[in-house]
Amino acid sequence: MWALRAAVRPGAWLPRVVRGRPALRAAVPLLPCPERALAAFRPGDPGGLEGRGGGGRGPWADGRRSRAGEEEEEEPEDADEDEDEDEDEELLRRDPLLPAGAQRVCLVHPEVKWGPGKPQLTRAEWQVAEARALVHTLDNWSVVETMVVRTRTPDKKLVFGKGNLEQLTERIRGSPEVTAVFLNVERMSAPTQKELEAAWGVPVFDRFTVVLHIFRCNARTREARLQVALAELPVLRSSLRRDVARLDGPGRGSRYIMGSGESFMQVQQRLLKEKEMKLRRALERLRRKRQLLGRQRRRREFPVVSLVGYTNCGKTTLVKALTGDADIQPRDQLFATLDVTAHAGSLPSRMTVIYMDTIGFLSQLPHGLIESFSATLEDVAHSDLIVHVRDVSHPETELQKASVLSTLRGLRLPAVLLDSVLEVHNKADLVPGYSPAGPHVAVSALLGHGLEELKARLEEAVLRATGRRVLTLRVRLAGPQLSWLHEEAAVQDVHVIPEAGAADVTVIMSHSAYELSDSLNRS
Ligand SMILES: Nc1nc2c(ncn2[C@@H]2O[C@H](COP(=O)(O)OP(=O)(O)OP(=O)(O)O)[C@@H](O)[C@H]2O)c(=O)[nH]1
Ligand SMILES: [Mg+2]
Repeated sequence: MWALRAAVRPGAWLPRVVRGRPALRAAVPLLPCPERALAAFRPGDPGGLEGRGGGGRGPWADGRRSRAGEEEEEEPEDADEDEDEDEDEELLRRDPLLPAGAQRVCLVHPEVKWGPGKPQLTRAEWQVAEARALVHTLDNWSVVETMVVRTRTPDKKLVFGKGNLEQLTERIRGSPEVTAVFLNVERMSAPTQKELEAAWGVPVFDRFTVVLHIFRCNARTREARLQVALAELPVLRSSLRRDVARLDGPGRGSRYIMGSGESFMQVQQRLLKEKEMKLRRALERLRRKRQLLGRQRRRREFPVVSLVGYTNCGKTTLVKALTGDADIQPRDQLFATLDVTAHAGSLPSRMTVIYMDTIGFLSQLPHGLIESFSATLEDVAHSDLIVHVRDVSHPETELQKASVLSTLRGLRLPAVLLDSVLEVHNKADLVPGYSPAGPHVAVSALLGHGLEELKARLEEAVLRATGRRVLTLRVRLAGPQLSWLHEEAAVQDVHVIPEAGAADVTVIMSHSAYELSDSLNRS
């Protein structure tokens, strides 16, 4: 929250024009993921899979959690799987994306004032605040300058018109404390990056690269890491084009690798294509496994409730509050959760449900990333109920809501699931006297306020969505009903009444079991 609410300094302007394009100020080493994130990748490091809300293959007992779909079966790790993992490790070896060490960033936001490029939904202030939050998510990175610069030509090679670009260049060059520029566009082409870096003398990054780096650091499971690697391919393709342009130089023509008949560019492109195929195959293998296990889970009939929402709205904190899982550790960070994880909890009737904690949404999340992670979000499509968690203390909570709803619509979820979304207004403790308009539930996941009402609403919604009923039936102890109920329904409670030779049995029953019991009673 701290970062998203950061004040936005108004755009700054410069009077003079600077000419000439000296080289980058200094060669910059590239940034590995922070130690704490890397720890999660080390094989055999139990801490790696435990912390921060999931990714773990922890025991599936109380307070249990597990990678989505992997909760029921303890599968033996066979030799094929070991081989797959070795191949995956090979695929996951890659260069850092961002410079290492502390960076003082100049945030440049192109504000599109008119024309088709103008964003429909968001305001420049919010976009800038969000970009700042992204920068602050990186260890030791800070924003030292913010410039909102108008442009009518955001799609042109140099993004800004001549005059504004010259003013920007002068401002950046005149600020020796600036070590990098974050250009707040979704994606910058290789030639644009090359020219801007030459003009400004510091490395320049776009939103895609920054988000990707955060994803890389936070991806814990094999699937999430493979998905990030797949999303990274456009970056590799761009840097390949840049490297080849540098190698070839004007008029030098393509270089052919000895005797192969392929140019350097063609060889590299082929290798990238092969890498893409391997990544897709590896993901497909994991997906098939997840689908299989998902089917097993559905057969066992635990209702599944998926929590979705804007990044940092409190999804993981709410899962922790609903399940009492002490091992979940939410963090004040964008994209802290990258894996869909499953956690068991119980509702007032003692019905067990599985809560799915999911990856947060962001407005203008780069396309490649959504695509790469859409397989993970399949779990959401297979849930019985979607809970939309909102941070009602956020100044742009309405825009966040619109952004989440539009992403959900893009996931092509079943209409019945979309129509029954339960909206939960979280962080109500930060808005004194908050009371939600409409049928929504207000909670503070952090302080545990409003959870009883939420659980009651969840139960109602789950029962409706799954056609289940909670019933208390009196059965004779001598008869076959009690064992029939144990077979056909989820028995929650048995209260024996010895003097009547009977028991009051509370059960959760599916619609079909109820119909069957009814017809048995009548016959
Ligand atoms: N004051 C207050 N803070 C909260 C509440 N719920 C969550 N937070 C804080 O908000 C921050 C983000 O919480 P998370 O649960 O990690 O949010 P998330 O939606 O899972 O975030 P991502 O996984 O990054 O998308 C943490 O610092 C939480 O302590 C709440 O009800 N009140
Ligand atoms: Mg989370």
